[in-house]
Amino acid sequence: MVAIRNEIDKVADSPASVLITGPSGSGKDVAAQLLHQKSRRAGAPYIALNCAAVAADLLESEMFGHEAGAFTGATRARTGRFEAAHTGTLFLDEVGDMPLAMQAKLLRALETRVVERVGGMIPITVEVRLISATSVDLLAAIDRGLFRSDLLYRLDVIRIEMPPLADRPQDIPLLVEHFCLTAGAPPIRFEKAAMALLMDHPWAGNVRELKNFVERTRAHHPGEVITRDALPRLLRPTGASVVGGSVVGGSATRVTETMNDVLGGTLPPMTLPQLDPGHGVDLRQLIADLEQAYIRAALSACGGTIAGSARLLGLQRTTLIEKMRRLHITPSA
Ligand SMILES: Nc1ncnc2c1ncn2[C@@H]1O[C@H](COP(=O)(O)OP(=O)(O)OP(=O)(O)O)[C@@H](O)[C@H]1O
Repeated sequence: MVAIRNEIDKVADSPASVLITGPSGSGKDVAAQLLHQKSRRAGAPYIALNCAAVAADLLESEMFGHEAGAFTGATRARTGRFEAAHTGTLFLDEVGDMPLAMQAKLLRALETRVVERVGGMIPITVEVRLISATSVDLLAAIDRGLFRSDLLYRLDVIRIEMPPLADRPQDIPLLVEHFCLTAGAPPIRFEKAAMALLMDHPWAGNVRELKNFVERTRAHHPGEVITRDALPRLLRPTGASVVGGSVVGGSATRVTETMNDVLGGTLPPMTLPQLDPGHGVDLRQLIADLEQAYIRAALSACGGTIAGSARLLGLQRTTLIEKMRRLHITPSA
């Protein structure tokens, strides 16, 4: 993190676009905010937009705004994120999830520094510093025809790479100490041997998983010193993801056999963690993993066709496409 902070100090004031890469939970959002705070733009707006969280047909109006009556439901005119970020920083998270049509519009806006609201005729000049982030490999996305190479060159003028937490174990004690002391349940402390074990853990969900782990431990053991012996109960062997991993905890319930009976044996091994007072579950992650496993299985069972898979899953085609975009699933995968 020291190397990354130094890099951020060096480039904070440059007007050039920055692309932050790294796996989910590695701190891309944190790095983007730091870039803004350290820049001369710190007093100007910092506007963030998660491209994966907005439905494809609403993305244009989110980015560029719309005039009243531009489409059904647009009762009032609305400022887009580009305009809102004028003189400041616009952070586009999960930029790899942007549909191709929108990528063309973003490229034009970056080249001309002019935007037009949906349904509007008046060109609006904007001056923003663009930071984008991705957890997917954009070169691979270009190869698959899902991302424009000309846009990548525009976005990737300065690159900041956030390494997975497992590649920088020396950061773990500092992060743990930070999360032990921030607001919440009474602070805890990890004895030396326990910290050594934490430094060896794979942390598949990166800093986000470490933060959740410390918060969970504080909730269960407020004010205590955590020993190495207490960790196996608190740590999840496969990190944030249970799909494709092994059994979570000793008393997990196997569910994939039943799913495979239904879907013809296409699901990866998956288990449901046991819920007990000493061991919580990350419900949102669990549901996302389940959703992903079923979508992949349905696509595989239907030879990659969206319509067939949507039918099998009882979803609208557009809903399935939206979910696939959010979960980074391609039909061939
Ligand atoms: N260096 C750090 N110091 C303190 N907290 C951190 C640090 N890095 C990450 N975090 C915390 O970890 C969590 C995940 O970080 P962040 O949202 O920046 O990751 P991300 O790479 O943007 O994830 P995603 O790709 O899923 O959006 C956040 O709660 C953030 O506050």
